[in-house]
Amino acid sequence: MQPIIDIRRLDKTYASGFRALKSVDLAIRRGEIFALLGPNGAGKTTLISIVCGIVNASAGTVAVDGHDHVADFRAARASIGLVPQELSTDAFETVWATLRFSRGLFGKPPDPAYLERVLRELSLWDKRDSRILALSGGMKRRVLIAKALAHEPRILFLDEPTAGVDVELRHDMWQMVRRLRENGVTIILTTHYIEEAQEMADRVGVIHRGELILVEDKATLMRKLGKKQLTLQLQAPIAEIPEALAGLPLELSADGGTLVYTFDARGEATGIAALLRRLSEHGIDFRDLQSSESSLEEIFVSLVRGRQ
Ligand SMILES: Nc1ncnc2c1ncn2[C@@H]1O[C@H](COP(=O)(O)OP(=O)(O)OP(=O)(O)O)[C@@H](O)[C@H]1O
Repeated sequence: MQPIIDIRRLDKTYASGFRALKSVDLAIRRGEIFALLGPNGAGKTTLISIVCGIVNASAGTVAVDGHDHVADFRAARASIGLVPQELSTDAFETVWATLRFSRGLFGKPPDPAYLERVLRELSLWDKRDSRILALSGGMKRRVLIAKALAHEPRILFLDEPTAGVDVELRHDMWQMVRRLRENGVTIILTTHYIEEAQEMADRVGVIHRGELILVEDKATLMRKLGKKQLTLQLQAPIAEIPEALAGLPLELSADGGTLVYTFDARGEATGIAALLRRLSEHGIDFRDLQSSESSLEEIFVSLVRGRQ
């Protein structure tokens, strides 16, 4: 199937001479939730801004639902809703007027029933006649989303959707994003919160210093790069790991009471059976054991660190 967004060899050098994107290739699949991860200044906002026509690319092409984002700008842009990081305009307008205006900008005929649905979904219906400046920070965020959805886009970009919002609003937003996806909207979000990507995304892209260093299904990524750990609470503390076991990926806690064995989650053989056998041969018994898996956060940190 044709990707809904097809980015080829996209390059951006700002007037300052800074090269913010380096030949980025990325195909976004129809209907997916794609999380773009990257440290501060990695190029996430630059990438989104180019796709949305706010910033000009230095080289490369972007097709949005088959429309070139420069030659066929209006059609490309009409498919996109953008939720920016900050609310910049319309503070004196009411919520309702803002939505109607946004919809009109894209040449869509008025549809009060649709706008009402959007506002109700975002728990903003009661606030429809309030001026935006009179709303709380969380409500302003919801208005940004409502505004981005006013023209019924098929693609929604969320730039750091939950930066600085409370836990409740964050979970509301996640729920809303899932509902949008169920309705066939493709969602691309940038985030610093790896928890968010882990919770929401179907696929994850990692951008670092303007380069897309990885794009992968979340599940595959976690399987490929995830490490597992087996923690053994020993019956009796030991002073050190026996010489004969020194070659194994084992770590002993400072108090000598816990052994941690790290193994590759993708490996066919974990080596656990052999480990337990050898421990027993050396008279090391344990009273309890737990296993844990590395989070996307650990995977991300190790990926980016490997590139420094
Ligand atoms: N108008 C500009 N002129 C010059 N350099 C810029 C401009 N806009 C962004 N940059 C630089 O490009 C790089 C990427 O910025 P960008 O905003 O895309 O990063 P980001 O990944 O969105 O970061 P953050 O997570 O902090 O929002 C940064 O080094 C930034 O300083």
